Amino acid sequence: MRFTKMHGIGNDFVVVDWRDDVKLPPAERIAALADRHTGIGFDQLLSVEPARDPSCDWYYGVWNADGSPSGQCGNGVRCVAAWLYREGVIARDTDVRLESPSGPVTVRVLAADRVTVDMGEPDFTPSHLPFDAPQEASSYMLDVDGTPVTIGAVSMGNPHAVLEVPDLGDPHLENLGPVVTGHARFADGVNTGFALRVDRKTIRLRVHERGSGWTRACGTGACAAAAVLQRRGLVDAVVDVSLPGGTLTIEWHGPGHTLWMTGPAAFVFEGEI
Ligand SMILES: N[C@H](CCC[C@H](N)C(=O)O)C(=O)O
Repeated sequence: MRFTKMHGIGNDFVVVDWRDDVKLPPAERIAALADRHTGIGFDQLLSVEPARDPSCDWYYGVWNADGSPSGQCGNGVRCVAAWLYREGVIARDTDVRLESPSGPVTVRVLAADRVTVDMGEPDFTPSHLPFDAPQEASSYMLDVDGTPVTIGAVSMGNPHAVLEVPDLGDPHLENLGPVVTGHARFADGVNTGFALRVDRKTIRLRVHERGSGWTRACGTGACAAAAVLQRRGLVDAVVDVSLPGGTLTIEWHGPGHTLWMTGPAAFVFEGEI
């Protein structure tokens, strides 16, 4: 199987070309390929496939390092767009509709290594994550081993919990991340973001990802953190989200508007396995 190793600010991917023939391996095979010692190593596997939705040009599939599927991948879709541009099948500065497992997004290649994406509208409806909550709210109390923690909850096509913290270096987060990710109120699990609001234009973020663990960056996590804090009126419509691997710019003008995410996409190497 030929593949392209890529990353979006340190969130790393293997991109496979299944335009002619979709060859989805079993989950355990994906997990074996994700292993950073005995496999290729990646946070997510991304496939490029023919679109199922006739309004879209291409489809991309998303699988985590444990082999589980995901509905969306923000850093990943920028890499898929850059991959398609390098293949010569999409043009720069042109809106292209790509189909993700959770529905269409629109990408625009700004440069060979920089892409902006309309990620759709953040969805705060708890049942759409799914998240067990009686009604939609700007924050929820989650019981974590007897300790109440405050979260925001939003879907970007995949589920996100966002916790505001005063210190991203707090050692307690190492345990809190996986506990929230596996919390029973998120029936399908959740991606857990820890956000530190620097000012109205800047958020620092770390994400413990469902199915992949702590990553250097999470594109949908950046979208989720910006959306939760904007909904609370705590940050501006345009914010820079600084993650361990780099920075993304998120633009969202509130309910009724879609959210745009802009950032880099990098090629690392080509390979065959
Ligand atoms: N790293 C991806 C998110 C993967 C989400 C996956 N962990 C899930 O199960 O939803 C991103 O840049 O958005």
